[in-house]
Amino acid sequence: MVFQGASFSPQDAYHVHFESNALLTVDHTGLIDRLIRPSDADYTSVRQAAQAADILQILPAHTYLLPGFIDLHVHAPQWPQAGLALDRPLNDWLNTHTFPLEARYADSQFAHRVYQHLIPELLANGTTTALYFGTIHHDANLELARACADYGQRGYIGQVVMDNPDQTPATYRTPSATDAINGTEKFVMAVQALAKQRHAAVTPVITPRFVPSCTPAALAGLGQLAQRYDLPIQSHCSESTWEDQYAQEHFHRRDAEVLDHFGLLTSRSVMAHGTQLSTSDLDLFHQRQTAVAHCPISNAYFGNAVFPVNQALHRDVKVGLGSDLSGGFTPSLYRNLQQAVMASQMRQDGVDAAQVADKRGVKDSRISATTAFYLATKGGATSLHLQAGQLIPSYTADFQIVHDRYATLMPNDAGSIFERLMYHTTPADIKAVYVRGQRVHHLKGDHN
Ligand SMILES: Nc1nc2[nH]cnc2c(=O)[nH]1
Repeated sequence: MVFQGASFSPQDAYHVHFESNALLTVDHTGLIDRLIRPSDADYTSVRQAAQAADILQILPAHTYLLPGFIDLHVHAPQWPQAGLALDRPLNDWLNTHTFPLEARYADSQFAHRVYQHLIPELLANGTTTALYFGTIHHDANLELARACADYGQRGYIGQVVMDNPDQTPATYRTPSATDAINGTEKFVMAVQALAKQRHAAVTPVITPRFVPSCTPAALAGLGQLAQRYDLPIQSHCSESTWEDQYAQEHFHRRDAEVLDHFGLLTSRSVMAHGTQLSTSDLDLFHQRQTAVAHCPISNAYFGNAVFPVNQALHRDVKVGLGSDLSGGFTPSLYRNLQQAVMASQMRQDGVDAAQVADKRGVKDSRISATTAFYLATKGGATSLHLQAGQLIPSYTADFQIVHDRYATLMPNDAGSIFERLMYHTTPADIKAVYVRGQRVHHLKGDHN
């Protein structure tokens, strides 16, 4: 396949690259082969050959090729309650709404129905890769992995461990630490077998829910499993002051230090939220090469604070973007990147919790749409060690083709188009989505 048209691709956290009419060639393995500019000697011949072979796709006017988005934090089973009960504090929301909903995934037919609905919805929003929390149930989690395989999304999938009887209801609890470790190992094997069988981009992830819901034995065992199988790890870290207090009261350490103590902060770990991370925590994340999944919409509800994106990036901490369905109400990373920019500006002007006393803001907190775009693409890819998130040779051909709905009314320099796409794109503007060079979504009724 050869794509011809305009594109935007992140260079780093502060620069985006624009091409006005390049050819992007994709090889038979689904990797980007070449990016050929009109000034290159073989531009015309490659274009003609692609046209003759009927593999040239010319982007229509006012549409743009972007890397697919990478959502670093999705609670797949919470999809049926997206947008509900967000006026409750985290602990109350978990116990009253979320755990009872997640308990229903003991029924794998229910899981099938939800996951077959969620995955196409995420693809329609431009999300080509997602890092998922499942539930405690093996069969339901396999339904999630199968749904990723069915629809062609790249999925990282974790069987949730929550075995602490003090913090979990009897109706929704991993029975014991031994069960947590054996069950996780069994799930790892099953997902790896599915990946082989279906040639699917699905990867198992070690998933202690968060420190309060796990016993020390489970945390230790999961750290060892991750090391033995060289697996990615995900959890929540310092999402709220309540979570931080829990770590101090029970372990006499900071939340990040507890996770580190059990071998859960590695270069393959992605920790959600981090709104309360201290500078020493950020330095620990940097040392361990652990990533943060920034979930700005959810943080407005449950973190009650703003994660300091610039401060983390300046300390060389890996950061990507997460929707945190359903702590965040929307499957769209566009809406999350908008919120990332908005929240960063609130922090600049002094509503950050740590600064309220003297009403001073935090200098250099403001981020731009360029940085937010980086988080949703290259930042997420770096966090997962994926060659994705940029339109450059040897990277995976995970794309979205988006339409600029206001092109005829507003300025049309590259910078303006880029910002407009970031702020105004909805699923109705996402014409097509590709993973590994295969089309996995196209807008119904759209003939382009
Ligand atoms: N936002 C959020 N935080 C959590 N902490 C532990 N579980 C959860 C969850 O499901 N959502």
